[in-house]
Amino acid sequence: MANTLPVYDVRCAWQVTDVSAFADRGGLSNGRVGLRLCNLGGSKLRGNSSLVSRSGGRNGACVGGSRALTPITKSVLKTEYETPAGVEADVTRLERAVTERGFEVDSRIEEELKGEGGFRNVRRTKLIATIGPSCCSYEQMEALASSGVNIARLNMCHGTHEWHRQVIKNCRRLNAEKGYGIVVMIDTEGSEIHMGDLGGVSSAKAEDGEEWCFTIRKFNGPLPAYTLPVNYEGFAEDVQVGDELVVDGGMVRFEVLEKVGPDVKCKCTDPGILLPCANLNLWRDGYLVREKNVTLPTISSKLANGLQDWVDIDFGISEGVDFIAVSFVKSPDVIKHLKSYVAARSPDRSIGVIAKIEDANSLRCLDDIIRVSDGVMVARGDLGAQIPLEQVPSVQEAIIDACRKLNRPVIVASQLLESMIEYPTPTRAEVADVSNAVRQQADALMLSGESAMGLHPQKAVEVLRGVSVRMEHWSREESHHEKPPLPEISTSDTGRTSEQICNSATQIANKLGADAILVYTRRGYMASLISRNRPDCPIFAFTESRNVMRCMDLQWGVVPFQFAFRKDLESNLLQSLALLKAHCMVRSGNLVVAVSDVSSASQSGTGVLQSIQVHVLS
Ligand SMILES: Nc1ncnc2c1ncn2[C@@H]1O[C@H](COP(=O)(O)OP(=O)(O)OP(=O)(O)O)[C@@H](O)[C@H]1O
Ligand SMILES: CC(=O)C(=O)O
Ligand SMILES: [K+]
Ligand SMILES: [Mg+2]
Repeated sequence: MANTLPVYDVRCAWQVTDVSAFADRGGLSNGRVGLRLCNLGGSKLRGNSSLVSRSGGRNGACVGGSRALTPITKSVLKTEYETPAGVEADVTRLERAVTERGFEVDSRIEEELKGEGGFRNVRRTKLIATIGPSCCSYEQMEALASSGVNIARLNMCHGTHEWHRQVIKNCRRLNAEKGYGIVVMIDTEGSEIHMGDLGGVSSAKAEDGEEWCFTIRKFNGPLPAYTLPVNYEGFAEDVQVGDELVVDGGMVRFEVLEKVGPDVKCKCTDPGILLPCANLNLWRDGYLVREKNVTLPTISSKLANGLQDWVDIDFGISEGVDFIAVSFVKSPDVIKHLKSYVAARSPDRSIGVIAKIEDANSLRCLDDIIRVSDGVMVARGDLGAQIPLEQVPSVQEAIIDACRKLNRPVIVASQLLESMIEYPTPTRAEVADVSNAVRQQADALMLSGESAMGLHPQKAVEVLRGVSVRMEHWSREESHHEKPPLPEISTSDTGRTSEQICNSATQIANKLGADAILVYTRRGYMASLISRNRPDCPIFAFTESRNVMRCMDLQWGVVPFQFAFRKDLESNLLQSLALLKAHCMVRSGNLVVAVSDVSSASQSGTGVLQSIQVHVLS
C-alpha cells in the first residue's frame, strides 16, 4: 500500500521554477511528495503563449496530383446505425472486468508489465498492422495481437465491406474472449487515380519494353492480354504522349506512346510487379502533373470512386471503428469537414480522424492540417511518388517534429520491412530505417503489405517490436541530458495549467528515475500532454471510458487502463495502486508520479484542483 504523507500546496504554478529541487527536498525515501497547482477562478496566468511557427513548406516543384476526399453536405448513404457487430460483447466484458477486477488493461500488456524486464522496459512505440489475406483469420489475428499489434488497419482500397466487417468482428471477438485491446482503424481510398482489379488475378509482371494498354473501358471478368483498367474517366483525355506513368509510387514505370479513344498505349520503362488497384501518378517534363495542368479543373467528380470514400466512412461509423485515416489530404478543410460529419453521426463516441500526409500539397499547410487532426500518418509510399525520394527522410523528420510540438500522435508508414513480404528476415537497411523512426520517437509504426499479403506477418511484427524495444532502451541510456523545452500549445488558463503540470510531472519523474507516471484522465488529454514529453518511464493512463482507452492506445508510451473513478484523486490513486500491486504490475519500492485532472472537491474551496504526487510503494 502507498504511504499517506502530507501534501504540499502550491497556489501559484508559476512560482515553482525548479520542480526537481522541490521534489528532492521532499524526503522521498519514506513516502510521497505532493505538488498541487491550484487554478483559482479568475486569476490570469502570464507567460509566453506563442504557438509553434509554421514549418514544412514547399518541396521542390512537385505539387499535387491526386485528389483528396471531396466535401459533401449531406450523407450520401442511408445508413442504419445499429449496434456494431461484437461491440456489445466487448463492452459487457469490459464492464465485468472493471467490476470484478477493478480495472481493465490489454492482456498482453499486462503480461509484459509483469514480465522479467519489469515495466520500465515495456515498449513505448505502438504497432499497426494492415490486415489482408495473409492475416485475416481469427487465429492469424490472434498471433499478431500476441506479438504486440495495438491497431488493426483496414485499407478500404481493397476487399469488400463484408470482408472488412468480418475482420472487425474478429477484433471484437479477440478483445471480448482473449482480453486484447485491439484498436480498429479504417483507411480511405482517397479518390486517387488508380488501376482497377486485374480481372481476378493477384498480380501481373510488366517487363522492360513491353507495350501495355491503360484503358477506361470496363470489363466483366478476365482482362484482354496486356490491358490495365483505370478508374478515372478523364484519364485518356488528360494524359499526353510522352508523359511518364508512375505505378505504385515508382514500383513500375511506363511512357505514354499513343492515345486511341479510351485507350492509352504505353511502353514499360521500369519493369516490376503490378498489383490490383495500384496507385497511378502522371509526370510531365520532370514534374508531377498538377490538377491545373490537367485539362479539366477538378478530377474528383469524374473519378468512378468519387463517392466511395463517403460510403466507406459511413461503413466505418456504423461498425464503430476507433480511427478513420484520410488519404491524400491536401488542406485542413477536408479534415474539419469530416470531423464535424463524424461528430454528427457518432455523437456518443469519438472517432479519431488521422490525416495522411502523402500529397505534396499537404506539405504547404502541414501545421494547419496537424492542428485540426487527431493524428497524422507519414504515408511514405505515395508521398515518395509526389516528392523526390531523397526528400522523404527529411520530410518524415519534419512531420514528426511538428506533431510533437502540436501534440498530435504520428504514425510512420510504408516499406518499413518491405523485403519481409517474401523473406523471413529483414535487410539491415530496413532495420536501420525502423530504428531511425523509433529514435525520432514516432508514436507508431505501421506494416502494410508485410502483414496484409506477405509470407511472414507475425515475424514482421516481432521484428518491429524487437527493434523498437532495443532502440528505445538505447535512446534512454544515451540521452540522460536535458531535452530542449517544447513550445506551449494552450492559450486558455486551464489548458496552460494542465500543460505545465504534465511538463513538470515528466521532469520530476525523469529526475527521480520514477518507474511509472500515473495519470487520471477523462478525455485522454492529460495523457497526451505527458506522452508529448516522452518521459523515461511508461505512462499508466486511467480513464472511465472504453472509447477513450482505445483512442489513447495510439500514443507513445501510454498504457491505457479502464477504471471506474472514485470520488476524489486520493481514492483514485490509492485504489489504482492497490489494484496494480495486487495484480503484480507494480512492486514494493517502485516510485510512481501521479497526475490528475479529475475534478475533486478543492481543499481551498475554490477552483479545480490539479496535482502532482510522488509515491514510493511500501
Ligand atoms: N484487404 C485487403 N485485401 C486484399 N489485399 C490487400 C488488402 N489490404 C492490403 N492488401 C494488399 O497489400 C498491399 C499493400 O497494402 P497497402 O495498404 O500498402 O495498399 P496500397 O494499395 O499500397 O495503398 P495505400 O497507399 O493506401 O497504402 C496492397 O497492394 C494489396 O495487394
Ligand atoms: C500508407 C499509405 O497510404 C502510403 O504510404 O501511401
Ligand atoms: K488507402
Ligand atoms: Mg497511400
